[in-house]
Amino acid sequence: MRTALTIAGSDSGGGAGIQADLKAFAAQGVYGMSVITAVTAQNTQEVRSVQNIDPSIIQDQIEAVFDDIQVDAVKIGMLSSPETVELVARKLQKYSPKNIVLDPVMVSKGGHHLLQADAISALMKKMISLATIVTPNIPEAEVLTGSKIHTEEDRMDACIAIQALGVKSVLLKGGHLNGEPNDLFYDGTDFHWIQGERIHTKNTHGTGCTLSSAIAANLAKGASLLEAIQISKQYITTAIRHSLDLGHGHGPTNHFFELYEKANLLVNHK
Ligand SMILES: Nc1ncnc2c1ncn2[C@@H]1O[C@H](COP(=O)(O)OP(=O)(O)OP(=O)(O)O)[C@@H](O)[C@H]1O
Ligand SMILES: Cc1ncc(CO)c(N)n1
Repeated sequence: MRTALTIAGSDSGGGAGIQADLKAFAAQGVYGMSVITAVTAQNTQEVRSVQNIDPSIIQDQIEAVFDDIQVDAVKIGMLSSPETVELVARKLQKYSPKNIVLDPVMVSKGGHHLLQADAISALMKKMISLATIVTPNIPEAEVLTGSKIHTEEDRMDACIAIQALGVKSVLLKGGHLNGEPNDLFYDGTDFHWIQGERIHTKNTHGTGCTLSSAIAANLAKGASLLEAIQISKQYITTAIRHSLDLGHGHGPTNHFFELYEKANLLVNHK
């Protein structure tokens, strides 16, 4: 059995963070494990409060997993504080897992900061260079590069600038731009456009978490980076198409659409 570990924050509403990651791992047929960095009181509408987990317990969680269980891929999400960024970076250097997918989570859909401003430079200096792939959305890429992104050329320039921070490859997600949600993959040499199809639904809570976890799961299963991205892009598109009308805000994606189809529970968004 292949395994994946998520190092991320908990979302009480179940749509993003650790909860989305574990569902995505399970749906991809990979055994999921978790290290919780922060607990958010969150639903489909808002993040109400956040409590960071004490670094000593984050350290214990990481060591408990790596000292005992083979980890085929790591996905990193919400890191919250500079102390947590530095600790996780130190531990990843020590255990050096083969595949590290870094989703540089910064701000929730409702505008709540999930990474403190003083943690951004630690993320750029200590964490990014350890990753196999970093998966920023457009606003995150703008923070990482210090430049606004409008055109396709801007997107290519952003990938090159982020890769120059020391990461092997970059997936710049296009969900926040108008038009089709095409993502841009830069493998350090070549660019690949990963074509998307916009689904018209408000239920997009946790799309970034789901995509990065699916990539980690497929790397754990032995796929190449490009294959893992292509499989995961199809998966997130279908998960958004069959997303769930739960709560009053941005509902969650549907990780288990195949099971739901068998049970006649599928909802279709166009
Ligand atoms: N309405 C949509 N229809 C189809 N695909 C979408 C849609 N919105 C986003 N995507 C795709 O979902 C994936 C996640 O992208 P997005 O840019 O939304 O990430 P994100 O902002 O990090 O997500 P979040 O912070 O909500 O978890 C990308 O592949 C993007 O192209
Ligand atoms: C815990 C957590 N991680 C990531 C995101 C970004 O979607 C979120 N809203 N909550």
